[in-house]
Amino acid sequence: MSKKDNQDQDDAARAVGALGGLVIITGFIAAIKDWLGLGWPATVMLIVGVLLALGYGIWKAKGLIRRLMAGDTRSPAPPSQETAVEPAGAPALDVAVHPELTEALVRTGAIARDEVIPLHDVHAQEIPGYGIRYTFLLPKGRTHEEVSKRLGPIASMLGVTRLHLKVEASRRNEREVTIVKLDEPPFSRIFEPPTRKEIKAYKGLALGHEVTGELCGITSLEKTSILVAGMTQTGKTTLINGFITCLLIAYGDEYDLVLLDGKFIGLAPFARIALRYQASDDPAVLEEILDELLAIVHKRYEERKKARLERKPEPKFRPIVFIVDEAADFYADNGAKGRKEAVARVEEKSRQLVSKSLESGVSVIMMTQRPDKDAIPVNVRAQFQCRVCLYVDSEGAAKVALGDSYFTTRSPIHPALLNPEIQGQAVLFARGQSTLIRGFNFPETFMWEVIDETYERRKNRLIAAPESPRKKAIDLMRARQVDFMTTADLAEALNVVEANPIAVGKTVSKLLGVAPHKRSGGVRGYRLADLTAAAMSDS
Ligand SMILES: Nc1ncnc2c1ncn2[C@@H]1O[C@H](COP(=O)(O)OP(=O)(O)OP(=O)(O)O)[C@@H](O)[C@H]1O
Repeated sequence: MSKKDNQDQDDAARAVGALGGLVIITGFIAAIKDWLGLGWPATVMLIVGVLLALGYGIWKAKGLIRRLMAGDTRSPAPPSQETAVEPAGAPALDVAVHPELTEALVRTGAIARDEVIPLHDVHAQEIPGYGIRYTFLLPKGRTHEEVSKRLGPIASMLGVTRLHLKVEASRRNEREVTIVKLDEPPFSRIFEPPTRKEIKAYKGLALGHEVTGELCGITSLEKTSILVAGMTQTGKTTLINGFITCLLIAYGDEYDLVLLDGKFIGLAPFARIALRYQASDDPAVLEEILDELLAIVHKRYEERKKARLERKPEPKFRPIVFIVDEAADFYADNGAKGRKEAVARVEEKSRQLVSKSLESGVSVIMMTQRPDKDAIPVNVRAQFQCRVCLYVDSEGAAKVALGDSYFTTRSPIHPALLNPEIQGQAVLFARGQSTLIRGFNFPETFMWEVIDETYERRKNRLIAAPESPRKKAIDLMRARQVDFMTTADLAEALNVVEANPIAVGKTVSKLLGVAPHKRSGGVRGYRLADLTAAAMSDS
């Protein structure tokens, strides 16, 4: 028998079956009609009505049994305007629900279709001029993670963008979530830079404003290194200048700055108060500074070890902040002779410094406008625990800046969504948490004022400092009005008499407590700036 013959027989059997069913139903209705003595239309309507009522009764009974099994003995809430708006897809439970939140969470899968956000579990608070803050409880068994990882779709349900939303988890309860919904895109209005009082009152070191205007930053620089990335002209240098200004206001003389200005101008305002300031993009200069800092780290490590062995308290070290502007240039092999080897050396030494320095009070901040894979070697950038990413135009660049696994973290913010027209906007990613901030843009006069005050304070400490070879060298250079003296001249002035020039160099360097500087032409000596910076930070 062919396939077609089989098909024809199946169709015929189905038609006969349907006819049989129709005859039985008609017979059944006719029997009821005769029994009740009604006409045909009335009998059909009566049967349909009975079936609908039965369906409703079964659905009601099911809801009651489910509530009793869940241990919910609350009496149904009084009907309110809120219950009138049923979230799409959610069953009508006898509790007043928050329609907007319930619908957004159900539709995005943060809660199930038969779950709701009861109105009595929502606290909505107006933030004048900004938007609204909802603090609410998720249904039992749900956690804030369900909301955090769906912020994009939730924003879409609430009729805004991801950047309009800020989510906070509770420290008290897994089910408690706070969502701030902004009326306008973030940073549509300009925030005034913070005052000295506000900076000092902030618990930690402020990096910028949050979307609602509060200060935001890092808890402390101790054990923190920061990678700042963003495309050109997005506001990296301004953000870090603001950060240094806050550091000087909040901690005054408690920190030393070592600045390597790869952009030749970005960090220049702070040159006068830095322990060391250099404007260069030469890997050899970075290597020299890395050697100096690694020596300090090593020395401090030995001191800590000794204290441990002798069961003495952990020694306190004066913190050093090493900031490199436009770091990528130092790791670029431009094909020049010896460059490849120099780059390989600075790469390894940078990795060592960033990974080992924190315990010894040396923090590293690197900035780059080229967040591409090879710009800052992965084994160096992987060491930064705190990341700041300004506008970048791709996911790849965002991953370089914020880490490869950034988009699997809780509530990530895609930096490509930031408005590049609003400079200084950045995603601050620290301790697994993302916060949208905008760096401070202090007026130059304010920054200069803070720098000059710091300089005066340090100078006064220097004047009051006891006589030392370094102080003598500084006085001599100032008297002669020179900014550099050779090792040989200083040896004479300090009465260093040794037969061997290498031994002379070592003794002078030890007396001055500063590494010598090599001028073009290979002449070794000491710069007034390095000596004063070292004296200011010591005294
Ligand atoms: N928070 C801010 N508020 C207002 N303007 C800002 C802010 N941050 C930066 N700008 C402005 O944006 C411009 C670029 O800033 P900046 O030089 O800091 O960017 P950058 O990322 O370091 O640039 P590049 O990498 O090209 O050197 C400057 O004109 C600066 O005044």
